[in-house]
Formats: sequence, structure tokens, C-alpha cells
Amino acid sequence: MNKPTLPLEPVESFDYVIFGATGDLTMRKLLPALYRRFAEGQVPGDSRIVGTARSPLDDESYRERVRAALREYIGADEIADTTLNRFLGMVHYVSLNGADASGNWPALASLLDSGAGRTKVRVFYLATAPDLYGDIARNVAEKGLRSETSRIVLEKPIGTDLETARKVNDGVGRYFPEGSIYRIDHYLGKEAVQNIIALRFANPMLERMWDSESIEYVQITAAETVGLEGRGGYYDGSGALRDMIQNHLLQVLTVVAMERPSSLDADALRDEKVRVLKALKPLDPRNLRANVARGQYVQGRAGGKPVPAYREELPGEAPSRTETFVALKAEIDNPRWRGVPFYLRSGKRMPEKVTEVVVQFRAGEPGLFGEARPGSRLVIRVQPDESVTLPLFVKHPGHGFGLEEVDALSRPAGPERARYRDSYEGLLLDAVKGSPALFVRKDETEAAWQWVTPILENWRESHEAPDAYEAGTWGPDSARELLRRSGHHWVEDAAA
Ligand SMILES: NC(=O)C1=CN([C@@H]2O[C@H](COP(=O)(O)OP(=O)(O)OC[C@H]3O[C@@H](n4cnc5c(N)ncnc54)[C@H](OP(=O)(O)O)[C@@H]3O)[C@@H](O)[C@H]2O)C=CC1
Ligand SMILES: O=C1O[C@H](COP(=O)(O)O)[C@@H](O)[C@H](O)[C@H]1O
Repeated sequence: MNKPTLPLEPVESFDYVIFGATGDLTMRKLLPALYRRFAEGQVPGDSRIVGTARSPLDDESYRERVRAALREYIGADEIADTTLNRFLGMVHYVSLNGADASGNWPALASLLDSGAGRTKVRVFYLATAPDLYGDIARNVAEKGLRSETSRIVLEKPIGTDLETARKVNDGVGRYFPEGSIYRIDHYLGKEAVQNIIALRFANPMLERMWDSESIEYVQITAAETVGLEGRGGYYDGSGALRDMIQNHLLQVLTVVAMERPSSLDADALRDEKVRVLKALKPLDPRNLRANVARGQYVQGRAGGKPVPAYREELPGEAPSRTETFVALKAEIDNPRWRGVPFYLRSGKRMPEKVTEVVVQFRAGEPGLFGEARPGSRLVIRVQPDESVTLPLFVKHPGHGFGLEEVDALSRPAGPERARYRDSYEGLLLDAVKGSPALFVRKDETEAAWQWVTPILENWRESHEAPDAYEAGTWGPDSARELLRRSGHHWVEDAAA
């Protein structure tokens, strides 16, 4: 068997232009990802990273910020001074209001066109508020910055509901063809999420059992221990449904539920994913509580320490109805999945940081070995550690037919297995390579919003507050009730 390795060949030289270059996302995720790829030899030294934002900085002062950020967000033992200095040599800064046509575009254009600039791959990465995306795309195009090989990467969120998502998509789509628009969802960059595709379609045994006849329900959980982390301004206008479910968890659901694609090409994959999103059964707004639980954390504990309530973490005194937890029951109305609940949940201030997919197979018949054996449970752990487990019953060694459970499928992954430490690393280079398979197509985003928007509207109109849950717990009782009604329970309750 060949040992699987990630291709680490260098990509071709590029210019990465980041809008929002002084922001948290750029400093915490984008630049560390580019640095690591550079340090491991994938980024040619004549590439350039051009930061833009309104702050009046020059190359040197911006480089100092980048240096500090890399030291903060990448472990000191991972940074060699010589490598860091070479990386910083690739970094430039142009002070620019991306939404303003009279901004300093000539300076950016002349920097990009200098040297071999026009022949390089050019990636525009939009890491500002999304309501600026249309204006930035227009200015990039009208100021002549788009080249033959340009791509534009859009950070989430693409809008805050269906209408605003369409506005963002149409705004950018006026200046860039869909084939060059890369909507990033960092969950698709996670090794274990990609592995679901391999597990499902490289194992005929699993592939044949992957339907309502064999599977009783699926749970997809993304739990975080953190609270607001200073992002209250953004989060309070968003909430867990927009922040995690509409994008990341629905993307994971598409990978779990899609039909076999005709190939691994971007459009073949995305055609199948969008079919799943379009087959999601609309939730009945008159009976929403039967299918959706939402919560907001109150004081409790995290990491063994007392932590404040969500409302206390927000600036100002105003009460908030923003949900920090959502659990919902989705159904996919197609022949493969009809009648199989897909339980999705995500929350802040949960007892542990864990993202996993649990596929619960149906129970067996009673008889030969006494009572009916519970159905097997395939657990695909995405993070913090990556693993795939499928316990099966075997005969206990010795006389008689006592049974015991053993792990039939197990792929524990220590850090040594994961070549990319962060999912942005692979995705940022995929944009350079012109490989959009792990990015979200316009119709996918809009189909996801189409399904989610009525829930948001219902919450807005109902004026009901989210259910309280103590920080450090698995969410409000309503989340457990949601499954209990169908005779199911969350995986941690099953283990208790
Ligand atoms: N932070 C995170 O972990 C994540 C963030 N996101 C999303 O990414 C986007 C950026 O987030 P984040 O970095 O946290 O936000 P920040 O507020 O930290 O940064 C915003 C950036 O945009 C720049 N900016 C604002 N207005 C303009 C303008 N008119 N022209 C050019 N630049 C401008 C700001 O710089 P200046 O003021 O100097 O212009 C700053 O660099 C948001 O949409 C967010 O929702 C998505 C996933 C995770
Ligand atoms: O997009 C987001 O994701 C993070 C969680 O990402 P993960 O890779 O750590 O699971 C979440 O904290 C943040 O609120 C959200 O905007």
C-alpha cells in the first residue's frame, strides 16, 4: 500500500492581495498560513503578499505588525529568524479604502504590474466586512487590476440572509466570472472533512450501507469552549445559526449526504453538494420549536474557571436575543435519506472543543446473541484530534459466545500525520493553483441561505428569547428534548 502523502510541490509564483490586511483574520489565520507554506518550500520567493487597508502604514511598519503577529500566532519554536526575514521581504502594504474609487488604486496597480507582476497568478482575498465586497470587486476591475489569471477569494459570511447573500454574489459576479470566485469555508479545508469523501466512496462496503435502510440518524456537532473572544460586535449581529450552521455544518452535511459524484472535479462535487442542500426539507415555521433548539449561555465554568454570561461579555447593557447555541433536526427529502434525521448542533462555551460526525447504524434483530445488538456507530472526529472509529462486536475469546466490542476501523492521527496545521494553509494555495473543488459555489451558498433564512425570520418575528444554558454544559434542555422526541440522544448522553 502506498503511504498517503500530501503533495508539497511549490505552487507557481503569485501575488496575494489581501483587503482587510490589518484585521484579526489576516493576522491570526491568513499570514500564518502563508508563512507556514513558505517555510515548507511551497511558496516561491518571488511571490508577493500585498496587504491593503485604510490604516496609514508603509511597508516597514506593516512588516513589523506582521512580524509581531507571526510570533504571537505561530509557536516561537516554529519560527526561524532567517525564514521570517525572507518572508517579510515578500510583504508589502498599500493604504487604501477598498470601497472608494478615488482611493490609492494607482499605487496598488503600479506595485502589482512591476517586475513580472502581470504574468503571475493574482489572488485578491477579501477579508473585510462582506458589504464591501461588491465595491472592492468593482474597483479592482475598473482600476485595471484584474489580470488573465486573477481569482477573488471571499471570506464568510456571504451575507446575513438569502437577500443579502444574493447581493454580495451579484455584486462580485458583475466583475468576476463565477469560475474565478472562491468562497472560502475553512471546514472544507479540514483533513477529516475531506476524508469523509474517501471513506464513503473508496469503501464499497460503507457505500452500500450509506442510506436510510442501514442508517438510523446522523449527528454533526461543532462544539467550542470559547466564548466571544472579543468578537462581540460581529457575533451579536450573527449568532450560531449564521456563524456556524449556515456554512460550516451544512457543508459537512453535504459531504456526508451527497450522491457519488461523477469525478472529483470541482463542479462534479459541487453539483452533488448543491443537490443535497436543495433537497433539505423546509422546516415548518409554525412548529419550529419541534425541530430547532436555540440557547444562550449564562454564567458557568470553562477550563475549570468561572466565566461570565454571554450578555456580560457584550459591550453595553442592552439585552441580547442572539443565540450562542443551536441544535436542529434536518431531513433530506430524497430516496437515499428520506426519514433519516440529521441532527446538527453548534455552540460556544460547551464542555469541550470537539467537531465530529456520528453515523448511527440501525440496531439488529434479537435472537442469536440475546437482546437486539445496538447498531454500530461510526464516529468521524474532525478535531481536536482526527480519527475514524467504528466499533464492532466480536466473540470474546474463550469458551462460549460472549461478545465484546473492538474497534474495527481506527485511524488516530497525531500531529505528525497532519501536514497542514490549519485548514487555511491548503485552501490559500488551492486558490493560487486554480483549484476550486474545496470552495463553495454561488448556488450552494444561496441554497443554504434559502433553508436557513425562514428560521431567522421566525426568530425575529417571535420575539422569544433563546433558552438559557449554563456555560460549560452541552446546551439547553430543549436540545436534548429535540432528540428525545424521536427516541434518540446525543452521543455524550449515550456514553453517560
Ligand atoms: N476574525 C476571524 O476569526 C474571522 C473573521 N471572518 C470574517 O472576515 C472578515 C474580517 O474579519 P476580522 O479580520 O475579524 O475583522 P477586523 O475588524 O479585525 O478587520 C477588518 C479589516 O478590514 C479593514 N477595512 C475596513 N474597512 C475597509 C475599507 N473600506 N477598505 C479597506 N479595508 C477596510 C480594516 O482595516 P482598516 O480599519 O485599517 O481599514 C481591517 O483590516 C469579516 O467579514 C469576518 O466576519 C471570518 C471567519 C473568521
Ligand atoms: O468560522 C468560524 O469558525 C470558528 C470555529 O472554527 P474551528 O475551525 O475552530 O472549528 C468559530 O469560532 C467562529 O465563531 C466562526 O466565525
